[in-house]
Amino acid sequence: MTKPKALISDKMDPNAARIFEERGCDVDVITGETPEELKARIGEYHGLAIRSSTKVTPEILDAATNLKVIGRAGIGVDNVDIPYASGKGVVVMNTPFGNSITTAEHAIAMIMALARQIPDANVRTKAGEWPKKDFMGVEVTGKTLGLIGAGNIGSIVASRALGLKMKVIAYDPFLTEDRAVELGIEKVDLDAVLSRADFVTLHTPLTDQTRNILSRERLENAKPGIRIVNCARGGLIDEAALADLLTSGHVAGAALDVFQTEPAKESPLFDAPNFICTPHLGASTTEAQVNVALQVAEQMADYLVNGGVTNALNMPSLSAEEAPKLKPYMALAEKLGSLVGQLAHGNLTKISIEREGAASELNGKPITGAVLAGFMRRYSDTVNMVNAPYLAKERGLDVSEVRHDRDGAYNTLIRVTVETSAGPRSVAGTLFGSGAPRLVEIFGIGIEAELDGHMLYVVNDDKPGFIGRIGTLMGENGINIGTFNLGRRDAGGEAVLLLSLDEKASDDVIAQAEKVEGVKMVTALEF
Ligand SMILES: NC(=O)c1ccc[n+]([C@@H]2O[C@H](COP(=O)([O-])OP(=O)(O)OC[C@H]3O[C@@H](n4cnc5c(N)ncnc54)[C@H](O)[C@@H]3O)[C@@H](O)[C@H]2O)c1
Ligand SMILES: O=C(O)CC[C@@H](O)C(=O)O
Repeated sequence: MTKPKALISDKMDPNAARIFEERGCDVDVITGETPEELKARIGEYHGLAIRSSTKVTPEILDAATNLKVIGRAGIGVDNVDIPYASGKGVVVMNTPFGNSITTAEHAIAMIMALARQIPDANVRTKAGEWPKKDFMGVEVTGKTLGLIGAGNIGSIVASRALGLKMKVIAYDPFLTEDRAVELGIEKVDLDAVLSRADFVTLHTPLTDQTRNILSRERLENAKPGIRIVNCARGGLIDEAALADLLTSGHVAGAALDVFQTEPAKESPLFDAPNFICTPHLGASTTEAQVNVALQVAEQMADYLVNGGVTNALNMPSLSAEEAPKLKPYMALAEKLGSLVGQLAHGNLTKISIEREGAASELNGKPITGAVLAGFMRRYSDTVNMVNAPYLAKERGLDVSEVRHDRDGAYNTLIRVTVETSAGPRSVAGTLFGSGAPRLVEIFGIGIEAELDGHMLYVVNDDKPGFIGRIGTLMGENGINIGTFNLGRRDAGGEAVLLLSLDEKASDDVIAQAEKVEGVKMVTALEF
């Protein structure tokens, strides 16, 4: 088997390349390329490891014909077009915790730098001014810190600020009262943060809800003398308004690590008083960079080599331990999804995936992803487990998952049902001891068959002589039958036949089969 190949396209700790190699991947480290250069090269790679410089645009993704995974050594993935990557079936991962402490510490450093105006005092002291009278600071002890966003980084900032004897209040719509109590902070609304806090720090991602969250209006209505720190994302604050309010003195100080446009080479803020900034250094410590480099390479190699999925933003997680256990189930699930997709006709708007016995104990998300991948193949050749749920949603398919505790006839069972205009149609399968997937039921009829290669599905009347007639027809057309699987609803009633063929049956052979006495329907299947 050829080794998966990864490209590290942004400056990253060398441990990342080492881990890729140790875990069985080839790796190239090529940083600083233009988008055109990256576009020309990306087709060779299965994995792309990035920080914030590489912009993974639709153009890059269209050229990335072999790409399976993008790994962000860090948290923010605003430089990756995730919906487009999902549509292309590419997993996008980040490393959500590796640089959190470091970034929280940077926010605390910014608070202290603002409180005592350290950067300006440093510059002017070095210039020989000794400007002692110009730098009257404030204590942070007893002051109120208002967090906007209390996730990983916000919570760490809260714990450090409590250690500095600040009172901490937070606005985060997803923060529960219990978690707030656990953190020792007070959950409040955004207006309360802005009217009560002496210092405000931002720790949210940039989304449609958070963009410009500190708008001109909110800044103008904030407590006079407020100091603001942003080590999260540019775009959260109206920078022109902030510059005006620093100049008027309404905002007493602001410290930004991130800007709306980066690299920020010019900004109205650069000339504003009491403004300090750093060039997106929040994650820049040796410790954090080693953490995120190791973690991203481990996660990506795990996916490329073992199929394990950790910290993916567009796919459910699947541990390296679970991956081998789930592999045969996913093969079964994909075949059942594919079978039902090939057999059920019309506008299918509902699919349900039931798991019974041993299958009910497993992580259901990857199984559902695999069913959908098989099922959605009726609409797209490029569908896989990553993009199938997105395609399904796009098409308005209602997907339900059911886990049964009951014991059934099989040790383990997956059943897939679609709602058709003629009512529900379901197929079910199990795993044999060796892990081999087997169909055990098709549209209410018990049958045992391997779903593999070229197959023919025939619905017929259960009458003597039928099997011989079909066998003769295949023989006359020079088609070798691999397996012959039969099932019937009741003796003499409706029966089904699943043939595996050594070659694909042509339209002509299918037309001949449809004319065989007793045949009600014939469909060619491919697995
Ligand atoms: N400066 C840097 O170098 C650097 C380094 C690491 C992370 N970051 C950035 O810091 C930010 C926070 O990272 P994190 O790891 O704490 O993320 P997180 O996902 O753990 O926390 C984000 C928090 O924001 C909250 N949130 C979402 N929408 C909100 C809204 N409308 N109003 C208020 N709160 C809202 C969420 O509920 C969540 O608790 C991210 O934008 C990340 O990209 C920057
Ligand atoms: O890689 C960096 O230096 C910045 C990372 C940071 O913005 C993040 O979101 O993790």
